[in-house]
Amino acid sequence: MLVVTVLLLSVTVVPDISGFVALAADRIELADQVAAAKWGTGQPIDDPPREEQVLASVAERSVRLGIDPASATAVFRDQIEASKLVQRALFRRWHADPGSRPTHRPDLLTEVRPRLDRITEDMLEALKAAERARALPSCERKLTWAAFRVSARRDLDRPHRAGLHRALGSFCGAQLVSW
Ligand SMILES: C=C(O[C@@H]1C=C(C(=O)O)C=C[C@H]1O)C(=O)O
Repeated sequence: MLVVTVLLLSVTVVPDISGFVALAADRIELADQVAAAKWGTGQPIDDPPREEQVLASVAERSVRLGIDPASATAVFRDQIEASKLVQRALFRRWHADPGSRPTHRPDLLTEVRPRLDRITEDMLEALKAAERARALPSCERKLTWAAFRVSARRDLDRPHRAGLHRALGSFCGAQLVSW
């Protein structure tokens, strides 16, 4: 019975929603590299000018893609807050446990942010593909299930699950049920 239920739920996950969730998880996992790039440099986790740049580019690309810029901007504000949530959690962990600190410092400007920018482009395409699914009453249920599946498949730990949860907050235009 459980197997049948799981199979039925899997086929009802709209690929557009799970595609977006997978990209949100990629962005959440990339927060580790962002944090490693900043750790020990004195560079703060919050970078408001960069955030404005990301959001301005999202608004501009949304118009070109024909999706609502206000809604896309809200979704990306979530991505930014989620990334900072994970970075702060990692900094706390690294302060408390020196053995867990990163051994390599990637370059934020030339390595990490270009990867974030590529994910942003893919996420906007995924948002466009998910436009109809986002407006349906089933959106939250499917989103919750997709998030649960990607968290399990990637074995995300608590801070990353919390980050993913934060990242999906306004995807359906309503509060996401906790999982
Ligand atoms: C990811 C970064 O950290 C924060 C989060 C940002 C984001 O998610 O796009 C942008 C700027 C920072 O406030 C970064 O500095 O690039």
